[in-house]
Amino acid sequence: MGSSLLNLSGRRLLLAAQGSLQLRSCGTHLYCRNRPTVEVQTSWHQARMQHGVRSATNILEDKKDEGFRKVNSGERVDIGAIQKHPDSSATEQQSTHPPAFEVEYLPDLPPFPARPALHISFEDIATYIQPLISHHWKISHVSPGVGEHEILSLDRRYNFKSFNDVMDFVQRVADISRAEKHHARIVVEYSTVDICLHTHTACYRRDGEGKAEFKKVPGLTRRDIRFALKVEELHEKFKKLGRAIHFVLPVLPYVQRRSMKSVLRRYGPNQSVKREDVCSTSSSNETEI
Ligand SMILES: C[C@H](O)[C@H](O)[C@H]1CNC2=NC(N)=NC(=O)C2=N1
Repeated sequence: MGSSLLNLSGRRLLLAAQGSLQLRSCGTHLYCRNRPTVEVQTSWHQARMQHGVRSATNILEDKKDEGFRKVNSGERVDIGAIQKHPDSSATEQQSTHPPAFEVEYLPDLPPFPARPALHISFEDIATYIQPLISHHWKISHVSPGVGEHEILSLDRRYNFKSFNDVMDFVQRVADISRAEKHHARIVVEYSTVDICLHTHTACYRRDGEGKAEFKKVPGLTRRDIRFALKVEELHEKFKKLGRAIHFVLPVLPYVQRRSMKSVLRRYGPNQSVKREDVCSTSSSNETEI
């Protein structure tokens, strides 16, 4: 990834396009209003198990990269919008981790994409992916591939009070699948659910000799974004009912930064798809749950 992707103008574009970005600082941690963060200090081993991160070395290597660092350090964020968390002193003393950040509001659902669904654009990263990453979604690799053939996924782990809560949640995720005609990889354990999203039938549009040609390459599309946003909404309902547990792992900032780095490398300006190619809508089969 060229550093130009994350230079000032690139970062400004990301943040500006994301109108709703509002960060609040609690010293080394940022939290969002109306959404208090419960910090659970786990071991590196536990954190790696929970996030599926391969090695601590990989995470630490990411310190060298940009990703969210500019945002976290406040260089690109309106300082006036950042306030100290009242309990920050205790947290600051304990934590040696750089700050995570949470965007307060998630964007509205994008329109239902026409088929074939096209890969996300650079603007989609600012509008949807970055807020989702700030809400604990991460970017993983289905396949390392090369260039266009690198297959990314959008993943999140949810924690619940009991197995019954997990199964009720999964049932509602299945309802989302029916409504969206889109299917996530769902991994269930006793009190956790992993949701992993990518579009098997994602396409690139190429305008060759007067007519559009579509090249099928699995990857991230607005179908995945819609699905993730709907699952977030569902999770909010479970949280309000006291059925879900909100964990924030100490490694979250590294995971966020690495996710941003991965998605920018794959879908940054050099890879971008024209806006009109990703905005086509279909009025059919759009069912809200
Ligand atoms: C015809 C049907 O809608 C398609 O096969 C859908 C079904 N669910 C899907 N789910 C996912 N994750 N990716 C797809 O490409 C996909 N395609």
